[in-house]
Amino acid sequence: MLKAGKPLRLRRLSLAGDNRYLFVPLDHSVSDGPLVPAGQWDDLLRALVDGGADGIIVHKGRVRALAPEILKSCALVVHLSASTACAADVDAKVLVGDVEEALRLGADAVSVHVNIGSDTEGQQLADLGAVARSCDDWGMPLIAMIYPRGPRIENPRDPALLAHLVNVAADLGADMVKTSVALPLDRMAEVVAHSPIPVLAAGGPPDGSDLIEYGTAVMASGCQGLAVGRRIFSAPSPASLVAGLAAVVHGRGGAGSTPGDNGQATRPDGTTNGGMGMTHYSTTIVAGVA
Ligand SMILES: O=C(CO)COP(=O)(O)O
Repeated sequence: MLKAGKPLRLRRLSLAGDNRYLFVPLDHSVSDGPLVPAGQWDDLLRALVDGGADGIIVHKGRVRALAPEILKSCALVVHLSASTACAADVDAKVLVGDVEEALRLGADAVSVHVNIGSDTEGQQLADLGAVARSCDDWGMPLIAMIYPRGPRIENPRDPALLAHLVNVAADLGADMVKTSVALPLDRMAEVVAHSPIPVLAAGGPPDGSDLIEYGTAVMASGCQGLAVGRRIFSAPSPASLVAGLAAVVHGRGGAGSTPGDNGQATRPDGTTNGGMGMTHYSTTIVAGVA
């Protein structure tokens, strides 16, 4: 009976119901430091939701600070892994929560981070397997964030290596996988072709270039979504950027499809946000271990 929960929750992760996803990870507050001053979280969230993000990804404690009315049309993913930039080994992710806690918090999905090639890869794989088991017990979708990171990785953009990683995620029970993009970008199609589960591209363009053009190329490679944090929450107008990316992800536009510079965005239900202005969210995070 409970297992019916998984397809229901999976459906909620894609606002348009097209099995495509624009997630905004906000877990950097654990890994790297504050995204924005505490008093600006509501405004940031409102911008992401009004822009049309399908979901946000946060740690469990942060959920208590989120206003339910702001999150009304945006899925909640609770991230269960952590490490900080201060650690001796920043790639050593540990579990800091479990599926039952996430359920109590109202999560639509959970995510677990695994760094393949790190010194603690074995423990992280064990954690992913255990969380996958619990997710199946509770009908909770599982997103694996799996990256090639650590002393044994020569080329973290190698398509063959990334194809291996997405299979690790699928074989250990994840419902979708978020990983780095292959380079050159057109070789991401090889990674997607080898994945039995939806692939989401993690982060913005590796060379810092135009986000909308990058998103268009990533979606053209067959990825089913994007998970972009820093480039969105540190942008002058996150709502505008999210709206442009949402159009790309959900096939309503492409490069150059960004809305006007007032940030006006069309929500999945056809209403608009009325424009979010040019709110600037100051952040100190430009690179990190999220
Ligand atoms: O997937 C991500 C963090 O979980 C990506 O974050 P950034 O876009 O900030 O690199």
